[in-house]
Formats: sequence, structure tokens, C-alpha cells
Amino acid sequence: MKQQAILEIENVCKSYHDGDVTTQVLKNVNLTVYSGEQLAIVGSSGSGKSTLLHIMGTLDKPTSGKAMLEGEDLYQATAARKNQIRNQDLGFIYQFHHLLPEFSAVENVAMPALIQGVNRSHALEKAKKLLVRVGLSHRLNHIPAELSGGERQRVAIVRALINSPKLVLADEPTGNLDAKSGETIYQLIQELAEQLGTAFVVVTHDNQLASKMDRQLQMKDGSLQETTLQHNELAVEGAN
Ligand SMILES: Nc1ncnc2c1ncn2[C@@H]1O[C@H](COP(=O)(O)OP(=O)(O)OP(=O)(O)O)[C@@H](O)[C@H]1O
Repeated sequence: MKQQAILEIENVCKSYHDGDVTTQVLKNVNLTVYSGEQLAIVGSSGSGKSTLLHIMGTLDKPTSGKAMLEGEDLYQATAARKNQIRNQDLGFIYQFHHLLPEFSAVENVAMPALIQGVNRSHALEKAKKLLVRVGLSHRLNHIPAELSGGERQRVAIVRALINSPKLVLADEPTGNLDAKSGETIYQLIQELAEQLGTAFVVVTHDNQLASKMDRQLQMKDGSLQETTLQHNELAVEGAN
């Protein structure tokens, strides 16, 4: 089967300026992510992994270079179009969950579908199914303050999946999870990648998770390098 490119990153550079000091975080990064592909990005703390993920998700602008989603240049898009892309085509899982504090778990998960105009009962039903899938059937109506860190993380993960995005960008998705919950999340990733062709780019220090992805890339000196590192070697990078 011919692989379809979902995301193309071309010669992306990113520098930060602080007075006279310029820090070049990304140096000519090139990457193509294909439909249904699971990609892990590893690398030491401060190497630029989150910066790249933000550029992929239209949340930060490259200093130069291009990011294209299914051929559409993300940085030529209007603000309205970027909002639409973020809600419809991309799913975000952050290190800090960014759940809405006054809404229940099921309402938080349903929110991106409601924003997209899905009928309320339909959206809530879909949200409920996803929460059950990650072992939260007993927490549907709890607000984030009543959930543990790991439970909040699972809510945030399935919220990113409700609109069946083409690409999910995840920053440390299993950071707060025990091994069993981490495995459930991995299985969900696997299932969606296979069934819906959802692509996943996962920034992680979790060597278990990284080694299960289709491809592992290492961020080093501002560039991405294919790596064949296995469990133990990745663990060195995971010392963060
Ligand atoms: N807004 C900013 N202004 C200046 N420097 C920044 C800014 N954002 C990030 N940086 C710097 O860019 C570098 C890369 O940061 P980034 O968050 O992408 O690293 P990371 O690989 O995701 O790290 P970690 O694994 O610790 O999350 C760091 O040195 C950081 O201090």
C-alpha cells in the first residue's frame, strides 16, 4: 500500500533571541510523517523536542522553513483556518493536561466534538465510550480537581482523539501513568493507527513506549536523526 504523507517538515529552523544572544534550537529539520505511522521523538532535556512539536501543531512559528499538513502550508494559513485545523485535523496531548476545571471528565472529552458542531448527546456518548475504553467508567462525572494526575492524563488523551484527528501530537503522554495505564494508552494508539490511519508523533522519555513505536528519532544538536537505539540506550536519554 502506498504511504500517504500527512505532515511534511521542510528545512525548519527555530532560534530564540534574548538581547544579543541567539539560541538556535532547530537547525534544518526535515521529516515526513505518514498516515497511520507511530513516531517517537527522543532526546535530552532542552534539545528542542517540544519546540518542534509546537511547530508541527501551528502553536509556534518556525524562524524559517515549512510545515505542511496534507500539502497545506500551515504558516500561510489564516488564523481562522489554523483554528479549524487544530480542532479538526490535529489532536494534542500536553504534559500538563489543560482540562477545563469546571467541566466533568465526559464534558471535557466531548468539548472538541461540540466545538465542531456534533450534536450534544452524540458527542457525550462518544466521549463516554472513550473514557470507558481507558478504564474511567467510574469517573465520568468527576471534575478534574476530583481526579488523580494519571486519571486527568487519560481524560486529556481521549479528548485529543474524539474528533478522529489525522495526526496526534503528544508531549510525554504517559508521563504520569503507571505501567498498566501506559500499556492501555499504547494499545489505544495502536488501534487508532491501524483502524483510522491516525498518525502519532510522540515526544517521550518513556523508553518502553518509544521502543514500541514504528520509528524512533533522536533530537540532537538541533537535528533529527533516525536511531536504532533499543530499550537500554533510550533509558539513558530518559534520565530527565
Ligand atoms: N520561548 C522561549 N524563549 C527562549 N528560549 C526558549 C523558549 N522556548 C524554549 N526555549 C529554549 O529552547 C530549548 C529547547 O526547548 P524545548 O522545550 O523544545 O526542549 P525539550 O527537548 O522539549 O525539553 P524537555 O525534554 O525538558 O521538555 C531550551 O534550551 C529552551 O530553554
